[in-house]
Amino acid sequence: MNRWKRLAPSHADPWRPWLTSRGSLTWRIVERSRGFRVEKIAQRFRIPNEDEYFALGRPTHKRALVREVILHADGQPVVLAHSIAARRDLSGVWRALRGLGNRPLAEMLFTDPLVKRSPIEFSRVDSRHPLWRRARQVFGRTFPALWVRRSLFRKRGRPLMVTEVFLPAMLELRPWT
Ligand SMILES: C=C(O[C@@H]1C=C(C(=O)O)C=C[C@H]1O)C(=O)O
Repeated sequence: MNRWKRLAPSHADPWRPWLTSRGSLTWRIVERSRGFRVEKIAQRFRIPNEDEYFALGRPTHKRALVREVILHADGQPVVLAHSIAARRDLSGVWRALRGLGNRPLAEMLFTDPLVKRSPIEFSRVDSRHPLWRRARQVFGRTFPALWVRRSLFRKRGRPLMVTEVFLPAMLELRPWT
């Protein structure tokens, strides 16, 4: 399984501004594109990926709510996002997840002063990682190694883990000036 690091790519790398932006990725993409859209492709209870349940502090056999969306910009998919939360929190602090649908998770996370974000971790994934394989399945195509980032959002101590797979078309968006 790929390793997660706190170290982002070098300053020269074109992915760096996107990967390291601490604010809402949604709002960043909206600022640099036209026709932004969130497409929810799954929201169901699943056993988390091997490198998730530990970070979420959960036992391996417990299913968690897995929300997967595609962020589209300028008519292209630019992010495959994969978020997980414990079932018990869906009637608690993360209950707004249940009816979120195609609205961006950012609405719940970046407008609530009670939500705190952990430092972002980075990795580059290939066919050995389940999220790279999920991208191949969703888009019906293969990919080079993809940059992925993840962080934990906590509200009253309860975690919601958000992982974002950055797709090649992201580099076609208006670059950072
Ligand atoms: C956390 C954010 O929300 C985005 C939207 C998501 C969703 O709607 O499921 C998931 C991850 C992000 O790409 C963000 O905008 O930074």
